Amino acid sequence: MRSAIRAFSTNVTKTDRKGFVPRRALLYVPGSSEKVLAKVPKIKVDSLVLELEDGCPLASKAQARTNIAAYLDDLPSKGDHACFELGVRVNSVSSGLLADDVKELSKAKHLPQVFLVPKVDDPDELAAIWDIFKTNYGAERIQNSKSRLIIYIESARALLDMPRLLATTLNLHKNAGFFKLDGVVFGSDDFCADLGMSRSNEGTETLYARQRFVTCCKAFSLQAIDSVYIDIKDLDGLRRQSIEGKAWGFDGKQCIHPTQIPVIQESFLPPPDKIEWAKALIDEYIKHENEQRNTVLTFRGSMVDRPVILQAMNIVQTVKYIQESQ
Ligand SMILES: CC(C)(COP(=O)(O)OP(=O)(O)OC[C@H]1O[C@@H](n2cnc3c(N)ncnc32)[C@H](O)[C@@H]1OP(=O)(O)O)[C@@H](O)C(=O)NCCC(=O)NCCSC(=O)C[C@](C)(O)C(=O)O
Ligand SMILES: [Mg+2]
Repeated sequence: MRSAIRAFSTNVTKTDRKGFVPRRALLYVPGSSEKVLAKVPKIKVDSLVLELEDGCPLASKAQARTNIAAYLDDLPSKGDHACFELGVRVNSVSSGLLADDVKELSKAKHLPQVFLVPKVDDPDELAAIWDIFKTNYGAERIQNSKSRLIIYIESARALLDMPRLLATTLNLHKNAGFFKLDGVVFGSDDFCADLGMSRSNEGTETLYARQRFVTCCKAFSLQAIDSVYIDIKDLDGLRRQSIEGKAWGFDGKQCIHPTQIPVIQESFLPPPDKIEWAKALIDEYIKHENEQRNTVLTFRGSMVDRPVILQAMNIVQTVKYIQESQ
C-alpha cells in the first residue's frame, strides 16, 4: 500500500526535489559592511543573500562588489557555513549596474549557490541578463556550475506577465544552459511604489498581488518567497504575516534582520499538531485503502477526500525535506 502513497506523492508536487533547498527565511546581508560580512559563516538561516541591490547605497556599491567577490574567492577559508545556501542579489538590468556587478563577481574562484536578479519586468530583459552573465562567466562555466537562479517580480507589469517571464526563464536554462530557475520573490515594497500604494503592516493592499503571485509560481512548480516585513520591532505582526503566507502556499519569506529569522523559520514549518494530524490521516488512509473501500473517508469527524490527503502529504513531505536537508 505504500506504493499507493508513493503514487500520490509524485502528484503532490511536480518539483524536482533532488537538490531541494529550503528557503523558509531568506536573509539579506548588505555586502558593503565588512563587519557584518565577517559574521556570515555563523548565521543560521536557510538562505543567506549577500546584498548588492537596494540594501546597499549607491555610493557603497563598488565597495560591496569588491567585498562579495573577495568573500567568494576565499570561500573555503571561511569553513562550514551555518546557512543552507549562500546567494548574491545583484542589481537589476534596468539599473545599468548589473554588468559591473557580474564582471566583479566573475573574478572570484567560486560562484554563489544562487544568483538573485531583481526587477525582471519584461521577457526581453532576460536575454540581456543571460548575455551579461555569459559575457563575464562564459557559457561553459555557467553550464558546469550548480548555481541556481531566483528572479523578482516587483511591478504591476511583471505581475501580469508572470507566466511569460517564468516560461522564458525556464527555457533559457533548457535551451541555452543559463542557471536553473528555482524560485521567485515578490518584491512588495517596489510593487507598492510602482502602483502608488501605501504599504501597511497588515498588507491588505497587496492581497490580490500575493495571491496571483503564488498561484503563478505553483503553476510552474517554483518556490514562492513572500514579501519583506519592514517593521523590525513588530515580531507579532511578522509572525501573523508569515503564517498567512504559509497558509496561502508560499515556501518562505524575505528577512532583513537576524531577529526575524526564528519567527519566519518556525512559521514556515507546519505546527506539531498539524504534523501529527497529517501522519495519522495518512496511516488511516492506508488502512482504509487496504480494506478496499471508497477513497472518501471520515477522519476525526471530518470528511476526507483526495485533496485533503494531498495536503496531508504536502505537510509530511515539507517536514521530511527540511529535516533531511539540514
Ligand atoms: C535595517 C538595518 C539597517 C538595521 O541595522 P542595525 O545595525 O541598525 O540593527 P541592530 O538591531 O542594531 O543590529 C543588531 C545586530 O544585528 C546585526 N545585523 C543587523 N542586520 C543584519 C543583517 N541583515 N544581517 C546580518 N546581521 C545583521 C548588526 O550588525 C548588529 O550586530 P552586532 O550586535 O554584532 O553589532 C539592517 O538590519 C539591515 O541592513 N538589514 C538589511 C537591509 C536590506 O538588505 N534591505 C534590502 C532588502 S529588502 C528589499 O530590497 C525590498 C524588496 C524585496 O526588494 C522589495 O520589496 O521591493
Ligand atoms: Mg525591491
